[in-house]
Amino acid sequence: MNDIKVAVLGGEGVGKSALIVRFLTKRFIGEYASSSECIYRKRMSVDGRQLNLELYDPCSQPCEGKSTLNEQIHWADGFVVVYDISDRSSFLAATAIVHLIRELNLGVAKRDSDSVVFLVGNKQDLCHMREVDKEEGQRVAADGRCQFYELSAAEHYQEVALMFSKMVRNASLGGKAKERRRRPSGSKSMAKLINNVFGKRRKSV
Ligand SMILES: Nc1nc2c(ncn2[C@@H]2O[C@H](COP(=O)(O)OP(=O)(O)OP(=O)(O)O)[C@@H](O)[C@H]2O)c(=O)[nH]1
Repeated sequence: MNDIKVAVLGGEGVGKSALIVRFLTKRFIGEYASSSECIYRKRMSVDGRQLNLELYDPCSQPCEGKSTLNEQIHWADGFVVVYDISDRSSFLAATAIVHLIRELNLGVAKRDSDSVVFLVGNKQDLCHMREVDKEEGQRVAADGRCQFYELSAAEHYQEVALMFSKMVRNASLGGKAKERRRRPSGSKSMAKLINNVFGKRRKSV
């Protein structure tokens, strides 16, 4: 399988775009403008194999042609489910998404599905405002058979890159051999990404 599709899911403002942009550009963009869901493409070499990575970044705002969570889950080979450690409601949302992924992927062999769902507690730099203990995240990850990470898109490039690289490797080994389904939305080029980064709309933190 040369095409790897990874969906980055989670509640509003948890840092999904920040994590993706950090991985793709090495930069932390504090305010990222995006008013529609999109797919970023990256060609990667993993264990000497060339892979085409597609990273899906949903949009939390209502927008035209918006795909449903079910469609996003059916589309992807791997999932990065993000919450903000300083926002308990985002943790509850992430927990519900993990459960839904598990429900919809019931038919997938356990060993294949174990390694392609990551639960990520983002904004670790805000630990002075922490509302979700690391142990709680670890517990939900263990229950949902996910790998667990706590990191900061703002401060940790290496950790973010390692996390995505590991996801791509696991998804490429998973052999899930899904029939290819309709994309949840249009794709976005690096040029569009750069445009979003520099033509940014102000968002409050
Ligand atoms: N302190 C801190 N802020 C972060 C971090 N990651 C993202 N943010 C901030 O959180 C806010 C939301 O980040 P986004 O990347 O837009 O989050 P999102 O999940 O893509 O947001 P929506 O698409 O609107 O749901 C922005 O103000 C970011 O600067 C982080 O690791 N630490």
